[in-house]
Amino acid sequence: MNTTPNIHAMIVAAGRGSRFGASIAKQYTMLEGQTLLQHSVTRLAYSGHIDNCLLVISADDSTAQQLEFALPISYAVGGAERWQSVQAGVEAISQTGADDSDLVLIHDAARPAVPSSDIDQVIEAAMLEPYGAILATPVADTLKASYQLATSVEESRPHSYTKSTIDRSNMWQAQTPQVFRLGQLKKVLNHVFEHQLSITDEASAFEQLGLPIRLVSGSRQNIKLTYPDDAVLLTAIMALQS
Ligand SMILES: Nc1ccn([C@@H]2O[C@H](COP(=O)(O)OP(=O)(O)OP(=O)(O)O)[C@@H](O)[C@H]2O)c(=O)n1
Ligand SMILES: C[C@](O)(CO)[C@H](O)COP(=O)(O)O
Repeated sequence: MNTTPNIHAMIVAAGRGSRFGASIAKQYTMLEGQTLLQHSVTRLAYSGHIDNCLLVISADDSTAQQLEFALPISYAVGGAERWQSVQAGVEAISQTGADDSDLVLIHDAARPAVPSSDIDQVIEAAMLEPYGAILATPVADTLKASYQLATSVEESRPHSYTKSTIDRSNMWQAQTPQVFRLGQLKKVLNHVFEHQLSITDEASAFEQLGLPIRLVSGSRQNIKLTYPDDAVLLTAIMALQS
């Protein structure tokens, strides 16, 4: 196993931010004077292992190339689903002549508060793994499975009710960066494509094939801007970190 591989960093920033509901894509929300995307690149720049970054943006993105970033940047065009954007990034990295044993780091533009020490930890863990490693945080709240009950005619939507409590002792919330061996990542993404699977992170593609991905416990400050009220928490975290 190559424990001193080249590392190819990509930030996926081709989403629309529909759950956030802003008029502009959420990765261009301003916090502490910069966009989330710029902050995410800067966090990668603080890592001792990364010296350039591929940004995967939407085909109609006219913003990214107007911005200044803390690393040398290259671009690829993303897809309709997040995994397709990752696949576009992987193809762009492969075209640079990267080796299958190199590491590919995938980070969400929507996670600008990731501590650079966490980035270094997940990279250094992946260097010791045949497939990869991801940042994650152990579930801290009680987890409930639910069911829905139709309500009276007057009420428009059914209510949800608790069905059961899920043992959280081995439950984690996945974060990014997620770091994988390039050749292995290409294989599992092809599997996703051939079987028309629906995945929300690349680690789940490895799980589908029973391939081990190491979990690296990360900071709970590494939240993803998803819903409007995440902005309050993220703003406080970024102010605390500055
Ligand atoms: N087709 C997609 C979808 C998502 N992403 C990126 O993946 C990250 C995490 O995805 P998510 O939080 O779901 O972002 P959106 O897809 O933009 O949000 P929503 O699902 O609310 O539309 C984001 O940085 C987003 O830009 C991407 O590059 N390509
Ligand atoms: C990759 C990820 O951030 C790990 O939690 C998450 O799966 C992204 O999911 P989303 O639905 O695309 O936000």
